[in-house]
Amino acid sequence: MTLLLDHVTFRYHRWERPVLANFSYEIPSEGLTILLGPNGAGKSTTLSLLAGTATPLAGRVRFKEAPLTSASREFRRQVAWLPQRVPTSRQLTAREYVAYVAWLKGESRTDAWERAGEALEQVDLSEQSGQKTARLSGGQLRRVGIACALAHDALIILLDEPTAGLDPHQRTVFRDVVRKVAARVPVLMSTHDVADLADEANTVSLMKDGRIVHHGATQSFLDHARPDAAPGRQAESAYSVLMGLDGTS
Ligand SMILES: Nc1ncnc2c1ncn2[C@@H]1O[C@H](COP(=O)(O)OP(=O)(O)OP(=O)(O)O)[C@@H](O)[C@H]1O
Repeated sequence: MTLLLDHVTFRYHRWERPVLANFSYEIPSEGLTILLGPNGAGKSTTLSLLAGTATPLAGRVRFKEAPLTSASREFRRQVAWLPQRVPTSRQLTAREYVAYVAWLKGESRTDAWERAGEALEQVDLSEQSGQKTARLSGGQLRRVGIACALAHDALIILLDEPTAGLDPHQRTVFRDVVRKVAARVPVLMSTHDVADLADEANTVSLMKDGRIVHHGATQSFLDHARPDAAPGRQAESAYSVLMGLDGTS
């Protein structure tokens, strides 16, 4: 499975300088990839382009070797994109909502209902499946978003800063779910919180000013930590070193 940006240039307004210029990025085909970087680095823009909700000025988005335009029907079914606010319908229960999305993506009504139940179980929301989405917490809603992706068999899941605004407990629960899901479906998750890396990401991509400044296995990222970094602070240290924030580079 390949989803990539191929020499893409993108700007929001004609008169402004591009956020991304001649930018290439390929999502690793397995496991959890964390796209890390400070505010304004271009993470959300990258995800929007990969999700097909923004169109490049130059270059191509490629899905399974084909340019996105010719693959778009298949693309919508196979690539799941979760913006920060999951756009649920407040009057539907969690299961009704997940089933509805699965039906929109092409499942039959019966299959959609079945699969919604299974997907909610996989994100640890079985108990809440009959609750109206209006009554769910922010963290639960984001898990409902992941359940939608699972219910229609997405082949890639894109998560835009899904842990922003969650309390520490919800973050932990959410990360556990993402780790479990990423064992089966590749997940790209953007964040500006180094703590989201924890020890579960397979790959780390570090972004700054519209460029990838580091991309590789999590251990190769952590190897950049200063030797005197306190135990448990290696990720923060590696981030500072690679971003040139620790005064040593
Ligand atoms: N809708 C928009 N219109 C104009 N400029 C935008 C828009 N969205 C983002 N930008 C600009 O594009 C640049 C990259 O923003 P982007 O949201 O992709 O970064 P980010 O790394 O996701 O940041 P954050 O962590 O704050 O979400 C920033 O300079 C931002 O101000």
